[in-house]
Amino acid sequence: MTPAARFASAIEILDAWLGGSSLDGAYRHWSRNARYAGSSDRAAIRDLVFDAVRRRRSYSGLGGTDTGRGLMIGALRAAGVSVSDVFNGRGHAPAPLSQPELAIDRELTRAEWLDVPDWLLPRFEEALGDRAETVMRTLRDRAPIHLRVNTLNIDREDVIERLSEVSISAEPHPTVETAITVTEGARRLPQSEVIEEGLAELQDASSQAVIARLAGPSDSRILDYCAGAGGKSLALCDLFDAEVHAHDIDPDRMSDLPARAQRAGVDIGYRTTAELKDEAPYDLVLCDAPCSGSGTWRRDPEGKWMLTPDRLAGICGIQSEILEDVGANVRLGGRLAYVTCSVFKEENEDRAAAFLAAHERWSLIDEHRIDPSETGDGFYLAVFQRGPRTT
Ligand SMILES: C[S@@+](CC[C@H](N)C(=O)[O-])C[C@H]1O[C@@H](n2cnc3c(N)ncnc32)[C@H](O)[C@@H]1O
Repeated sequence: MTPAARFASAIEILDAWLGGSSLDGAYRHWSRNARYAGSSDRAAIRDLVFDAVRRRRSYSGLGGTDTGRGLMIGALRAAGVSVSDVFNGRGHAPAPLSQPELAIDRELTRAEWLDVPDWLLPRFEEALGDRAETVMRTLRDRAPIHLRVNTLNIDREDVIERLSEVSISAEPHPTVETAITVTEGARRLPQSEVIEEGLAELQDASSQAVIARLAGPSDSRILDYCAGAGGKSLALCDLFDAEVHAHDIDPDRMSDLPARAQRAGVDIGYRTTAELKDEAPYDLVLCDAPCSGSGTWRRDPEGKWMLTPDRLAGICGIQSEILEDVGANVRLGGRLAYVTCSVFKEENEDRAAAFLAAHERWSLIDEHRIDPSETGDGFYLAVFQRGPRTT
């Protein structure tokens, strides 16, 4: 495909997304019908589309309309590339610019330049203060790709060596001991088989950092209360010499976990909500709560545009309910680790404060934020200890 034809395909996918399809659904639909597209075309088109969704406001502002065409015109203008070289109507290229499109020239607002909805700008600022702008800019870019080394089975350097055999460049993460940053060739990961062999898992470095921060006291029984796909359950098995149980209100979400645990050579116990009554109490309960996902919007860029004030309030309500229920599973003196991958204060510090205000026998013993950055996603961690408050 010519570069211009790739832009035409990106426009088609973006229009399907703007028309109500999910982003992945819109891409897959196009992909199924695009037999002419080779693997490098597909990768380039996917990049154009995801980049445009991350930068939807600035691109639509520069391009004049919130349409696939407007977004792609904006993308070219933002990159300082001549739009008429690409939009020239030749072959499969998009049609040339109209007079109104040529005339677009207006000042963008701060929220448009930072690619966030207006109502979220003050939320970022309230939560992050003078770091807010850096974080919003970070969320306009592609996320780094990390692996977690299963240190029970292999050393980090050996995984990097295995990756290099299939021309994947990777390096040790600068701060997280179990993490590897894939710097080139991530699309060849399936060829390396390090994942199939249980030597490594795809997992963001900040996710790994959260689990590493919990390691320390000798916990012999751990519950991953919101286990989902189970990435954190597996990391717990790697870092703790403990019996690990996984639970999720929707057990189907854990359906791939037994195979992944087997590959990694670890044992995880799967528990339903009803079974927890007999299993509790645990030394440590991890509560990786459902959240807006704002710390991971580089990977899931449509989330940024789908969140509404009502949805955010609903998510905070669910977080409070889960915190209300989960504490009963922690032994006296044990720890409850509340985690979100959101940057917003109402999902994080406000939830922790509300929990403490309502539960006088719990103390906050650690609180930690990781901002989204080039080294990983955004996370919040609050660790509560059950027992008489000491302060
Ligand atoms: C952020 S995801 C967990 C991600 C997972 N820990 C991981 O590392 O891949 C949140 C999970 O909480 C689950 N959940 C929602 N409400 C819940 C509840 N009341 N009790 C337990 N799990 C719940 C959801 O089904 C979802 O899988």
